[in-house]
Amino acid sequence: MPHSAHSSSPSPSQDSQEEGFASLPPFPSTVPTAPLFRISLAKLTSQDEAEQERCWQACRELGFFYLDLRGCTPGCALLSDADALFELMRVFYALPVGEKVKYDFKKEGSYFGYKGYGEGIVDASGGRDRNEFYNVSKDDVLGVSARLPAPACLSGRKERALCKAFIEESHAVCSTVMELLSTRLPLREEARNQGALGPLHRLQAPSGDQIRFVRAPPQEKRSQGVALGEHTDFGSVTLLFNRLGGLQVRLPPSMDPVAPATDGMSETEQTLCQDGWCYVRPLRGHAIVNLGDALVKFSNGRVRSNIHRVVAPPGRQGEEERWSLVYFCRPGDEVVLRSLVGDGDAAGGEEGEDVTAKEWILRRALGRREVGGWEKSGGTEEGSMRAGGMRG
Ligand SMILES: O=C(O)CCC(=O)C(=O)O
Ligand SMILES: [Fe+2]
Repeated sequence: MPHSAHSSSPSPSQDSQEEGFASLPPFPSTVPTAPLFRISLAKLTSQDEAEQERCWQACRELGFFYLDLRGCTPGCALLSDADALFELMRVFYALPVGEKVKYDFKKEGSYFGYKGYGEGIVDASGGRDRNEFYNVSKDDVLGVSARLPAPACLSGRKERALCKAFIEESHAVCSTVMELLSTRLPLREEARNQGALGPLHRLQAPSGDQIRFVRAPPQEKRSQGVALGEHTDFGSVTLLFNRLGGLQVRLPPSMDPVAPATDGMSETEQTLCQDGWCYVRPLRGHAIVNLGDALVKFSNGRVRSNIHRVVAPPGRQGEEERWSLVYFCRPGDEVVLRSLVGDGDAAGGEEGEDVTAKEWILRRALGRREVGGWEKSGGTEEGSMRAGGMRG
């Protein structure tokens, strides 16, 4: 059954509780969008079997879905802390660049802290990104590692408590998804006896888990393009909070986008929607969840880590500054990225390569910040398009 037949494709008239964010122009009805399943966290945590099945299907077929966080206490707490972090991120980004660059730790070999505008490489020809990042380390906030230098606006007790709550709530949601995957994957007995995916992602174990604040200023109309280059995420589960469009996924050939309700796509948007690319419509009350390369490795290609990128938001949204908030859940630093299922180690990684999560993340994250680093920082992008995540 095609993916889109299952998902109630979000359209503007469907639910005023879900469409649009205060004071921002609406997401336009003129562009093709991704047919993402909407999965309810409340149903998942109450072990609703039909919901679990849909979530498993979404993980295999596209590796992207909406997670409705409404209707349960942990989900509502996460939504409210995400809102508070949007406010905090504004305070941080208002700092002068000279202050923000003090927290760029690339030279120390760390991917936490600040990445300035244009400091990342978005394609093989060395094109520059069009956004700023700030990465907050889970280990720093939870006291698992030493504290990194941070600006005063992020260092107060209240702000750190907010980050801590957001990390714990996000990690719990990611764990719910991984518990489901643990029950569905044909794991080797040894892996199952050791507790499956959960113990590889312990909150208290040193890891590359992080919060990311993203800011992308409006782009020049004439040169609107890619703000964050196409990539797969290199961790296990990513939670994304988007208010403006701009996130795009590249659908596998077997999947069709939801067609626009009305005409009027700009030329730039048409160009940005070639080759299977389409937009992800942000929905209020929902996070966008996607799976990363580590889960492709653990599952030997049975779930999908799909290519995505960020371009200028469509329609009138392109005139606004784009903010987004991300939580990356990653395996513990010492975890070796290899298949946990019964059929060897063939897909989703270079054969014979025993790499730990920490080595893999450093290679990928810092590679994207060097000229000429694009190819060597590659993940499972090729594989994810090729295998289609459909290996049974
Ligand atoms: O900003 C977004 O919507 C997506 C960001 C993203 O894909 C990433 O930071 O890995
Ligand atoms: Fe990403």
